[in-house]
Amino acid sequence: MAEEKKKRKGISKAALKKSFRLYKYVKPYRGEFAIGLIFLVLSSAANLAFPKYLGDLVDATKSEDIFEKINEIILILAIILVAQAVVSFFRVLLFVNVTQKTLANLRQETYQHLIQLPISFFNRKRVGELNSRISSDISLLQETFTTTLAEFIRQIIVIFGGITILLVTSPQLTFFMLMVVPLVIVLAVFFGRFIRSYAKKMQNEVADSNTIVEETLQGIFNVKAYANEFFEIARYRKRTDEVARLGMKGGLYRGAFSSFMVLGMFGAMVAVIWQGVNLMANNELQPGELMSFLFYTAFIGGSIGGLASVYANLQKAIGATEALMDIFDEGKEELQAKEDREPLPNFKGEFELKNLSFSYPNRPDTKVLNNLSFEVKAGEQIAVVGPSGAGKSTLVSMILNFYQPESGELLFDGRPATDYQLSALRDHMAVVPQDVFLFGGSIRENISYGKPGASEEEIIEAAQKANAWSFIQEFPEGLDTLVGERGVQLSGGQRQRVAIARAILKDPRILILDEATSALDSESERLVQDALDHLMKGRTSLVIAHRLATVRAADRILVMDHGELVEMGTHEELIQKEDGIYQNLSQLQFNT
Ligand SMILES: Nc1ncnc2c1ncn2[C@@H]1O[C@H](COP(=O)(O)OP(=O)(O)OP(=O)(O)O)[C@@H](O)[C@H]1O
Repeated sequence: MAEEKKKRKGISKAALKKSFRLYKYVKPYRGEFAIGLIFLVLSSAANLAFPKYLGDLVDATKSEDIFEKINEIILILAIILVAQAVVSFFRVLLFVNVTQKTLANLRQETYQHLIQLPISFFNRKRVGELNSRISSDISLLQETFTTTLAEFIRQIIVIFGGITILLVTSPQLTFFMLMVVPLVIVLAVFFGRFIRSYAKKMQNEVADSNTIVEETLQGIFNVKAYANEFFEIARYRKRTDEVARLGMKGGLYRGAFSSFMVLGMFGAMVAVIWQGVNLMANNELQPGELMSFLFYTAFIGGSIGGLASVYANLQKAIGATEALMDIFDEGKEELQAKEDREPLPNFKGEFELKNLSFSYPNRPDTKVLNNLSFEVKAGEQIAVVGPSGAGKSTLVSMILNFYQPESGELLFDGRPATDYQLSALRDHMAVVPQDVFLFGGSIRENISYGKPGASEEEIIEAAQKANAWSFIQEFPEGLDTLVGERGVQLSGGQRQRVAIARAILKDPRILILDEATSALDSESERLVQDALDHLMKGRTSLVIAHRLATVRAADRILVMDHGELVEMGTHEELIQKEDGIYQNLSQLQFNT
């Protein structure tokens, strides 16, 4: 909404300044762009030459060597025509080439920047909005570069060039024309806009009335159960009556608009012709000159009228550029490409939190993690339990270095997390989340996401260890089975086992699991649990635990509440603690 408003407010200086940053992407192709611009100027100038020669053609009938003169002018017109055709072709070609290369650059850089932004950025923005940055905003720029900008320049040339030629032909008539024609056109543009806004109001009203139909038919069960049919009929009648009222009022304005067009436009034309004919009668103007004058007037009028929509398009494009540039102003995470990562062959997978506190940037007053201190040894299996909102998922995010602690420290193998390259560190971690996200491709692609370029054998072995191989084999297409968008074509348990196979393939030192709470049937639960046990073996693991089995088997249990670590110990130790949170939780959850 705020953005919409910004777009409508016109072109601000700051927005314009931001838009000039786009030049960086055009710069490599500025030579081609400049030639395109020259061609554009040439073709617009050629356009302007037309009425003049047409007028000359008419006036040639009065000269003595009439046929020679006519042939000469026709030849010039033909040359202009051919030249314009050639120039226009190359102008379009050059502009399209420059635009495509520039936009590819811009798309790549936007995506590159976007995907490297920290999680905190994605918390603030909606995915749909970001998507539209890359798709519709950049497409808008495409239209601007190829069409709108050229239109704009052409219109400016036609308006100023045309007026200059007219001034040379007849200053008197030009002044008269300039007093009448632009005024009528500007009025027509505003009137047209007003009518469009009216049509929009009507559309909204129609949409509202359609919503009533849609909602009540979808919720027909409720409508009938509450005996509200007549209430809905009245509601719908009111809306549709309003549509009709608005429509009729709009019709009135539209009728007035066509009368205005007839009177205004043709009236202006007639007035100019009247003045012109008067001048002609006084022998101050030739008939051909009057004709070309009228042509120029039509050209200029058309260009002034067209400027409004070009301006609106430019405004939109500047808004889109501004929004894009805002993304570039966001600080990236410091990530490293595969080949630049420092290998950590002896990474053990120990980690330690020292008095770590954290608040989300959008809620700085709420401490989500409060003074957390604990150490996890290599290969240890830690279960984290606690009531909803205790900060368990936030803890996981901290370990993955998605956020920076507000105070305190996070150490890996005794060294501060900031000592490591972020990508190298994350290379040694894997997460199996509660809501497994699968990409829309095949099972193979989804598993090998854990290790891009993994061999067939490695993928199969990982699938076997994850208890996924048997169901994969049952699909006619095996590993190449497509999982559907977000993996909808697989069951919950199957999705989880694919995610486990992915983690196995990654072979991380630190494993983070968010156990699924959604009820899997006992057979899949056993298969998933079995796969998880396999995965955890020999690795440091931190499990947000919901299952009794996990909690019992863990080497240590951390109990969190309100961002604090309130209890820590084995199941046996904690269960003894009278009135302890763990004791309560386990009584509630596990009926022990
Ligand atoms: N991105 C965020 N921005 C702001 N606050 C957040 C964000 N994510 C979580 N919180 C808040 O932080 C607190 C801890 O949330 P967290 O998700 O870590 O809890 P949890 O223990 O994992 O809960 P659950 O068991 O329900 O998943 C909650 O009060 C939550 O509202």
